[in-house]
Amino acid sequence: MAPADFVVEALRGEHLEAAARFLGAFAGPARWEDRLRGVAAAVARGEGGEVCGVALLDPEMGWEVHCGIPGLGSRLVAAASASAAGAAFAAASASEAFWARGFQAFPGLLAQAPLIREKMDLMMRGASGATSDWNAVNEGAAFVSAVDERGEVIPGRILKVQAAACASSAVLELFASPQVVERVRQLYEVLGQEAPKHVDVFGTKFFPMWPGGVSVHWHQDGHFFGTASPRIISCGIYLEDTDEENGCLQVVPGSHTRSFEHVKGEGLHAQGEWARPDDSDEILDVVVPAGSVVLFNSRLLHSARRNQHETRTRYSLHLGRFFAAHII
Ligand SMILES: O=C(O)CCC(=O)C(=O)O
Ligand SMILES: [Fe+2]
Repeated sequence: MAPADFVVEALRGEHLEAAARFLGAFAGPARWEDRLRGVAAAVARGEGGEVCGVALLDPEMGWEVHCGIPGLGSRLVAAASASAAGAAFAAASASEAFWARGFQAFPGLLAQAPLIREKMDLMMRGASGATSDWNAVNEGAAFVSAVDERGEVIPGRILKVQAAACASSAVLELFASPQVVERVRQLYEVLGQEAPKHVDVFGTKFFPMWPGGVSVHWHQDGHFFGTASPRIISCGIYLEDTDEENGCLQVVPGSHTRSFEHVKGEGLHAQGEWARPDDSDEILDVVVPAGSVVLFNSRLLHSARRNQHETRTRYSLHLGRFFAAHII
């Protein structure tokens, strides 16, 4: 059968379940169940109406095309992406999912991550001293010392750089890059309010997370920002591949609708105040490749695993908050 014999059509939300059933034959149904809300899709049917190919654009995962017929894959991709309804559906439903579950990962969004990682090394080499004040603010960048299990300062070991944008211009450039800002704008837009021309950024941090090191324990960023606003977006940029071994981010989906008590930490987390998920809470590892951006509601309960790897680091940058001033 020549490719011309196939009918390619963009799919709307109500047809996605059928697409998922079809995909189940290729990729396993479980994988698709929780991804359906955010996808734009196109399907190809043969003369008898049978499905012979599917292309899905998942805003979080990128494209997935299943089609064994030469030439049809690109037609499927074109149909899904050209469909204004499909594209808008994908963007809007991903944004809705963000406000419902409290976070969204954009894997590998920033190709410049390796270069920024080098710049962070330069920044660390330029450090003129470290402070043990975990909250150091208002004096430009502050290099904060890491502590050991007894809560004592480890000489020469940096836990984090506060106000990292003051130590390296690369930091703000990255947070203000069109790829990041556009996604933040989309998230605000779906709330039904006019999105501002720009979003404001506040507070920047860098964590080198050396082998054996930590960054943060369980918390809601709002606790440290001194606000309970449910509309502030926090941002993490992972400059290296992150996984369970080298200290990936962990989140409790949906927890941004709840309040958690924060109490003074102990041991490796002696500095700062931290919370605890409930025993019944689902804890999700956010495993992402280098250059990934994770946007999350500043009320979402999150943490980072300890870096258990013997040699790998886990460099990451964090933005205290994005906020669209007139909708807060
Ligand atoms: O290190 C991480 O992955 C998370 C950092 C964080 O939550 C923060 O800086 O507030
Ligand atoms: Fe945080």
